[in-house]
Amino acid sequence: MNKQAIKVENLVKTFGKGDSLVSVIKDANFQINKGELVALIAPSGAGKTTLLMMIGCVEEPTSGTIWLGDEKVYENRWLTKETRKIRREKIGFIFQAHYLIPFLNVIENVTLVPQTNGVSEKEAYKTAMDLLKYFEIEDKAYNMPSQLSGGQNQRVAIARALANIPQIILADEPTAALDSERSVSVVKMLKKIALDQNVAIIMVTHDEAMLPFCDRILKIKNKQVVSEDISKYKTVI
Ligand SMILES: Nc1ncnc2c1ncn2[C@@H]1O[C@H](COP(=O)(O)OP(=O)(O)OP(=O)(O)O)[C@@H](O)[C@H]1O
Repeated sequence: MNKQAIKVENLVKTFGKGDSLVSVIKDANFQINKGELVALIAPSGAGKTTLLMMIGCVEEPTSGTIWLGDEKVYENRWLTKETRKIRREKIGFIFQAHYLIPFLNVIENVTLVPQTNGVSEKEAYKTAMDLLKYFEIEDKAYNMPSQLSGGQNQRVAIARALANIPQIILADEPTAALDSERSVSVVKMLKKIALDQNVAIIMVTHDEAMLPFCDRILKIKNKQVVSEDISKYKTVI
């Protein structure tokens, strides 16, 4: 079985034109395999979210090639009109804020997208309950997000990202709103998910304390994506 979850070749992204042209990514080349938790680091404004959103088929690149699993989805243009379908089927998103729908309870939030994708209510609820058990928040299934702590809501948001059984999870600063103990618990959870479910996870983070828990670090430097030596961070665990 092919282990490749994400492959990017000669990826370029610029915004604007002429005098207002902003070059963000010049020539990115990397691969991420199933089961890997990869940190993406760089200073503010270097292009982390832009890179994540290109992989997530949200932001259109300027040129280059992107594979998601075995499927080439972009080669100087989207290779399908249905980028939304690719996103729905292959990718789970986790953001800094949990973005749960405040007027739906926890299990309704987790089952919403699978049901939109045609999964039966019964099956969606069973998968959601299994995920809530996995994250040890099944007792909150019928509570509203406002009745949960920040860390509990982030676990619900991760359960929601997994409810579709994605091949890839794109997490944009998922621990930024959490204290250090809860952050470590979330990042350890992401590592366990990557291994248990053979999912590739890219996690944007500004927090060096999260890096030792990752398998690899990618860094945006001079508009290129380069590997950062993880061993110097491993010693601080
Ligand atoms: N729609 C847009 N139009 C023009 N420029 C944009 C647009 N979106 C992002 N940019 C620019 O692209 C660059 C990268 O932005 P991006 O949000 O990807 O950075 P980041 O590394 O995620 O930053 P941060 O850590 O602050 O969230 C910035 O210079 C930003 O101003």
